[in-house]
Amino acid sequence: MRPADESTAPRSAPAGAPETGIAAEPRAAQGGIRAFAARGVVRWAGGAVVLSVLAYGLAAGLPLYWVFLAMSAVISGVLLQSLGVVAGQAGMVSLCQMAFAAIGAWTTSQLNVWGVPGGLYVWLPLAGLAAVPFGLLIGLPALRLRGVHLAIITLGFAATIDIVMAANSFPGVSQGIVVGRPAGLGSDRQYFLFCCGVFALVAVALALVRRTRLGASWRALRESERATAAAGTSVPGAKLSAFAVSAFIAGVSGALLAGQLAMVVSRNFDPGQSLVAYAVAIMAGAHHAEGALIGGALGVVVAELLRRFDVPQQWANVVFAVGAMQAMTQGSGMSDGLRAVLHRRRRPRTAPDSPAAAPSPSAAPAPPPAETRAEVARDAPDALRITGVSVRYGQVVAVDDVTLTVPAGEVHGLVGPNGAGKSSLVDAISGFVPAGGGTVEVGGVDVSGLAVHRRARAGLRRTFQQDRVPVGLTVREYLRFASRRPLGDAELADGLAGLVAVAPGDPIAALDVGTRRLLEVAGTLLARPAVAVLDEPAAGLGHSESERLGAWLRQVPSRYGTSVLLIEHDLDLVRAACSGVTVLDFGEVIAAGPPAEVFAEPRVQRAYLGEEPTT
Ligand SMILES: Nc1ncnc2c1ncn2[C@@H]1O[C@H](COP(=O)(O)OP(=O)(O)OP(=O)(O)O)[C@@H](O)[C@H]1O
Repeated sequence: MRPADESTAPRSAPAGAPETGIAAEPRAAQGGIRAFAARGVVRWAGGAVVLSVLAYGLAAGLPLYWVFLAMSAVISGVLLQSLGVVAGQAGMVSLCQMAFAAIGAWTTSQLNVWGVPGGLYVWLPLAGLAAVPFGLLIGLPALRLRGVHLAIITLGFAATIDIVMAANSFPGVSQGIVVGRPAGLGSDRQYFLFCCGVFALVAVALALVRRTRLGASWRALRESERATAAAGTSVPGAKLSAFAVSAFIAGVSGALLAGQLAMVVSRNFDPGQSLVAYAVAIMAGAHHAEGALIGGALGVVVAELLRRFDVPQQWANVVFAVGAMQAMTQGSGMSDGLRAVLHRRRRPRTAPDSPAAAPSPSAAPAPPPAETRAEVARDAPDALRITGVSVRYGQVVAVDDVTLTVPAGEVHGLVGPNGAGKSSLVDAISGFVPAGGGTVEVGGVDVSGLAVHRRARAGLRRTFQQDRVPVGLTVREYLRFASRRPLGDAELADGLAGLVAVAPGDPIAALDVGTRRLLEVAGTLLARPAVAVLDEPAAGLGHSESERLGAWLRQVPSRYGTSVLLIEHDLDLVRAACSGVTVLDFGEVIAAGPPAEVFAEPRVQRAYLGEEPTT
């Protein structure tokens, strides 16, 4: 869940800051992060008390029939939380959650028949664990497949499990052995409270995971696999972990169902229900706990209403399908809408969480003296050395035997007309397209054979021309994710200062594209890589903002210890920021050296500027 201390309310740029978000003036940090965290704990505690009272009230006050229905809603809520992970957070299609639940229920029935001690308290986690290998199995095709192809695979798995379960009845069913509940959970009222406790436990665990790098990687995955890998995260690892966690939770929900019904049969886990659950999860926004609960409640209430009015139950599926389509069109489920409304009401018009500001001189890491930097640059191996790299797309030679060096401590420009091969070269060195020969060295270490995320971890980070910043994160979550380390408040503020005027609690979804691109630069540099390849960071900026960015980029090597390869069309920015520049044309290097000399070369003027030299 989104931490309660974070704002989701869009905020207009603060006075004095340009609209694109590049920070014009340093602003005093107000140190509101701790206060927000404290408020978050209070909200959590308050929410827990209110929900506990509500659950006890329902258990004590509702007629037994409604307690049974409420129990079904909560168990469905647990299942929907499993979908909230794999579909809601990680953005993958899974139409086999009921199959995972069936495996959990089957395991529970078997443990019951065997009389394994500990009862449901022990069987529940074991049921979840039993579903995990199947989750990983289904995660494997997800490494290559997406969208409709993944939907078919997961639905096929659900059908297979259904056939297997139907052919082999659940353990104990033929002998009439019912799943026993431990002492204290015998009545439905007690079992309802137990289900509420399990739901809450899952919700809290997921909320905690959400604050970790793993949780951020799921949400980054949803936005862009390329950007996730470029931030040093293993995409297969993120996908498999999402499926494994999701299968565990679904398995637990199956175990709860076995405890509720006492005897389960394959009909309880019909593959069609997986489809309905997916639609409900999307409609309700099951990536938030309250969304999962709303979805579970809706499933029960709609079915009950249809039953009372003698309407066929299938109409419920139509309602959920329409709701899911609506949520997909809007890009948000009911829980997102609810949260947006609550945050709008709670948040004062003048936000207390100030945009991250320039650090006070004492907070900023002091740049090393100029002489020391010069020595570092002389003695250290080159930050980036590209030797003889080529890229071909069929017959098209996009990059032809390019050799380029970014010395340590330098901001180096890479320019060239459209189609010159700049992006192809960046894709090749960062590992996104196979390089046809050549080597890429980072800080003297050959990274040519490494996967994208390993190159990133080895110190080669990049940004993208297209907006690929995950909109499901806040600024703070994103910067921590991108930097791959737990940033302190001061460092977080320092990373934003002078570059982008946003507050750590701002949701990225509320930022404009230009601001997101600068945020991506901030996140990349906060990782303090050996070299950062920045792909047109000034796109969309006005002239004065671009000038400020140039001055800011010039300080990057001393401030972060990071050298920069800057790909830009804005030659003024290149002149302002770079001490060296390489020009590409038709995939070949046609000039390299100090910007003033390179831009004066007739060949560059002809090729890049489309002009004949004037002298
Ligand atoms: N996936 C692809 N398949 C085939 N050809 C491609 C592909 N991607 C790029 N090209 C071609 O490779 C050449 C280099 O393209 P690239 O995008 O690397 O140039 P660029 O310098 O980055 O251009 P721009 O400044 O417009 O981004 C172009 O001729 C382009 O048409």
